[in-house]
Order: sequence, then structure tokens, then C-alpha cells
Amino acid sequence: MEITYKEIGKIRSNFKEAEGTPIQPTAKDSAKGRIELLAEYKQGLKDLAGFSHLILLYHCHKAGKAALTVKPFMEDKPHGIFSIRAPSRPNSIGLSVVQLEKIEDNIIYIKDVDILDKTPLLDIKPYVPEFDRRENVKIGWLEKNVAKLSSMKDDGRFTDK
Ligand SMILES: C[S@@+](CC[C@H](N)C(=O)[O-])C[C@H]1O[C@@H](n2cnc3c(N)ncnc32)[C@H](O)[C@@H]1O
Repeated sequence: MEITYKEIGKIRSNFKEAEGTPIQPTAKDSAKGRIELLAEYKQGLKDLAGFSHLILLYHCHKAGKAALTVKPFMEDKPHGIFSIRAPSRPNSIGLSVVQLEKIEDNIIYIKDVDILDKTPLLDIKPYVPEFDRRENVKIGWLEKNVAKLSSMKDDGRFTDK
């Protein structure tokens, strides 16, 4: 099945290129950004201001060619694409949990951004711990690598120039 989505807005950030961008929202930078929601979707923001965190789903428009096994940022060994979070994947969908700072008209100010400037936004959902948090989690190959998170930046390996 072929599926077509339309962007609902753009994510704006200071990251014009992949190099130097945090590799996840929880890397220590707390980078700021904003969502410029298309005016036609503004009514959908009703009641969102009461949430502290948002789940953003977006199209990684600068993703490089998809491969099914790649070396991730955190380990110098290849892993299957579905066991890592690289943008260059069969469907280049990115997912980030960001902090909501404030909403002004159709602009949503956010923090903890690991997203390139002008990334097309597909959807916004409220982050709800009771829905989204899990206990007794296993994190596979990342177990022995995840402590590197705050010291790592994107080196551009998964992104087109
Ligand atoms: C490892 S990916 C993780 C993205 C998201 N948090 C996820 O888990 O799906 C993070 C990198 O994606 C890159 N990136 C962000 N927006 C992108 C876009 N629109 N196109 C291609 N790469 C992008 C950034 O350089 C960032 O360092």
C-alpha cells in the first residue's frame, strides 16, 4: 500500500545541518525550537497547553539512502535498522518527545529538540506517562552504550547534504 501524508506545519530549530545536532531530545543540550503549525490546523491546539511534553512525529526530509543494517552513533558495529533510531530507514519517520514551553497563536515553543530546521511535521500527540512510560524495560545492544548519550553529536552519517 502506498500512503501519502501532508505536513501540518514545520519544525524550526537552530540546526541547519545534521553535524553537531543532538542525537536524541534527552541529550543534555535542551535545545530550543518551535513548531509553525499551518493556520488550518490551529483549532486542533485547543487544550494542548496543559501538557508539559509532546510527542512529535515528522518526516526526516534530509535522510540519506535507507539501509537495513547500519552502524549507529553509539556503537561501531552494524545493527538492524529497526533496532536503531537513525533517520535513514525505509520510511523516514522521526519521533521526538519534546518539552512544551508555550503556545502563541499557531506557534508552539518547544525544548529538547534534536530536529533539523524546516522539518515537515506529520503529527503532535500529548505525552502521557500513564500511556507511554513502561517498567522493566530491556534496551538490547544499547544497554552498554547508552551512557554515551550526552557526549555524542550527529556526525552527518545518515543525512543528505
Ligand atoms: C538518531 S535521529 C533520532 C531522531 C528521533 N528522536 C527519533 O528517535 O526518531 C537524530 C538525528 O536525526 C537528524 N535529523 C533531525 N531531523 C532530520 C531531518 N529532517 N532529516 C534528516 N535527519 C534529521 C539530526 O541530525 C539528529 O541528530
